[in-house]
Amino acid sequence: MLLLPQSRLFLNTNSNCNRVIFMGSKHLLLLKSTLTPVKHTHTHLAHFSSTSQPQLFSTHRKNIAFSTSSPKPISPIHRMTSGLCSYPHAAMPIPGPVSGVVLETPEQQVLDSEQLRMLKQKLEDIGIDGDAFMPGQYYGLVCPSCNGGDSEEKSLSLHITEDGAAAVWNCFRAKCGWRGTTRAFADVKSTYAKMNRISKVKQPLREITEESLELEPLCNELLAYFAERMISRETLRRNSVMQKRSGNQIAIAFTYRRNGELVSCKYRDITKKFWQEANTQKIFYGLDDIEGASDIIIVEGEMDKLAMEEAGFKNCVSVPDGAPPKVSNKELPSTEDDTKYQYLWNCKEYIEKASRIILATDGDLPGLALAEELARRLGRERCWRVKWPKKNNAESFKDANEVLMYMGPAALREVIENAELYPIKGLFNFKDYFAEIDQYYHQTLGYELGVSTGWRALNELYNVVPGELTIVTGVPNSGKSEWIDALLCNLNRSVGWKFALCSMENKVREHARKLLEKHIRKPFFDVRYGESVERMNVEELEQGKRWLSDTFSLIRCENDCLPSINWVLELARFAVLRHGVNGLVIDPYNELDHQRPPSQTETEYVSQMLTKIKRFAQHHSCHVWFVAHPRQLHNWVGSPPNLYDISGSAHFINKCDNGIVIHRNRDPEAGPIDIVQVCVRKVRNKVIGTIGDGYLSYNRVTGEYMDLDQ
Ligand SMILES: Nc1ncnc2c1ncn2[C@@H]1O[C@H](COP(=O)(O)OP(=O)(O)OP(=O)(O)O)[C@@H](O)[C@H]1O
Repeated sequence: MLLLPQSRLFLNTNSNCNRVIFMGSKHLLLLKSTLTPVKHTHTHLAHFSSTSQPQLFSTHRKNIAFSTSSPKPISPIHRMTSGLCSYPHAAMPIPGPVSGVVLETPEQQVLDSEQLRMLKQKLEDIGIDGDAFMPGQYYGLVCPSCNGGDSEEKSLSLHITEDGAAAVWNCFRAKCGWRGTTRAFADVKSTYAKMNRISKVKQPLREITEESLELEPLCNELLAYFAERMISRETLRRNSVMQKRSGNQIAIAFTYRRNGELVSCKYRDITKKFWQEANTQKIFYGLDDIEGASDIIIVEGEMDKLAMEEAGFKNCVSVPDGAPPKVSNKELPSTEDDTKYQYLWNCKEYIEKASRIILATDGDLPGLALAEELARRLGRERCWRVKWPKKNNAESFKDANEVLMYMGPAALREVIENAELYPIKGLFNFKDYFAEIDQYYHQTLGYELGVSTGWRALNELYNVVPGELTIVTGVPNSGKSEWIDALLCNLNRSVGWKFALCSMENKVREHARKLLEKHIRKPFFDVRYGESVERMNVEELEQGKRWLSDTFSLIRCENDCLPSINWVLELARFAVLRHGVNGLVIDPYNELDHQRPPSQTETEYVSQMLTKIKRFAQHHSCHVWFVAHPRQLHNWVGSPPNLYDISGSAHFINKCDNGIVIHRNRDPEAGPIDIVQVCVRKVRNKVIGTIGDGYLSYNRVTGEYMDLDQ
């Protein structure tokens, strides 16, 4: 809660008063006085001065508490020649704070005025223009749909509801009959769809001067009000901030100028109610200050513009209309239809040459929405955004004036100097990844250096990193599938990884046998290949089955059609989410469904498929082993094939992270036939290995692979 220095408080002396509104902070505060006994609950407004000085609030509001919902008699509409209101004098709406409506809380007060402002904006957007509209009133207006016919009669009857939240209108000209409703925070509904977005009926722009608007220099009370908000006399003078008197009320007058000429004027009373001179051009506040500037700052309110000046930034403008509630999800309208941001287009020549535009809008949701709407129109590439400093653990300061008031000009300068590039979807900086880079450096992500295969012979050559793609090839029967199975068993044993298996050549029971033999280290059957080694017993089988269930998910196409890569990856995604698998085996490539459009070559198809697999691997931090066969090798002499020999495309070697050829000697005369050559032919990530050959011995009985010296 913001508290003011005692010197700024002026309490109402009425002894019945138990609630006092303090003014001078950005928001009014409603406090309970402990000084007087509670007799009645009345709302009183404290004034800057109790002297005969002009007051910012009308004193005759004291102790008056009209209900905003009390029914009012509907007076007949009288036609008038000059303005919007066509009421008998007694029923005329009373503008501003003397309307007889006492708001119960400052929050409600701000909410209601915002609601009415939104409602007026809605009406203005469909051509019903009236800054003076007040809740609970009826108006007779020229209909923007039919223009009142030849006689331009005021045929449109408009009613603003008592709470100021909705408007209803009806054109009584039979030829038109336009009627509709709108709420402050909902869409317009009317009989003519086109009228929901009718462009504002163009009124000629007024020429205004300080004299014609009866503007005056700021009084001492307002100077004190600004001083409290850290805005100096010099800044107020340079920005020609003035005041306007209406009866015994005074409003701040922010003068909008272009080349020094008064173009428009916006008023603000102390309750933060705003209104603007009708039929004047919408431009930025402080426009002349950004003429020729390459760096410009855009803020959300006049006070923030003045605050920026206190921090040393004159190259700043404020938007004239505040912020939208949210970012529009529609396409950008054409310049002419972009009514809410007309001020941008009216000031185009001032901003088009700026190379850096700092969007220092409020830190709340509407402020962020405004920044986004501005960035959409100005071009994100030249926009920057500010980060308002922390107020406490839970909140940040909201805008420039708050930072100036509570942290001072140096802090506000720092906010602007530390502005960041406005984010562009898909465009990043290394800075955005510093946290991840640090984790990588400190090895807290997990497996940064890869997981050992479990074979010392391969430690220097190939380690397994989550999120990578390893292509495994080799001539038929070389032991590719066996080696991968053995690797999975090792990884499960050392780091507990789980796997999804899409092994289309294996029957499930055969695959289970091979895995169990490696896991239990005993043959499944008591037959020839088991030699004299005892077969696994039933208990071992049961334990093995539990291990199989815990460790593997099976991806299998139940019908007789071939699975597509999309289908496999989708199921693998489920396995990641459901079972937390760390690896996926697709064995082999040629058992997938490779239908492709006639216009696509196999090379293009393979490239696209591998991209999908890599995306899956990276996105889910899942290692993928993909088995691919070499094309038919003519005049093969028994040496290991090349990765470029893989049938289909050179993309297999181009796109994979790791490429491995499994090879074994089948000629007893050429060497031992149980020795397996693991040819690491490609390693993209030098952290985890390098090109070279490792040799393992294959145990036919259990299907295990071992280091030669083991
Ligand atoms: N080094 C080896 N010595 C003897 N037999 C082996 C060796 N490696 C694998 N085998 C045997 O070869 C057979 C085929 O193994 P595996 O299925 O792993 O080969 P593959 O390369 O995947 O074959 P394919 O290309 O036909 O799918 C299995 O019976 C396996 O026991």
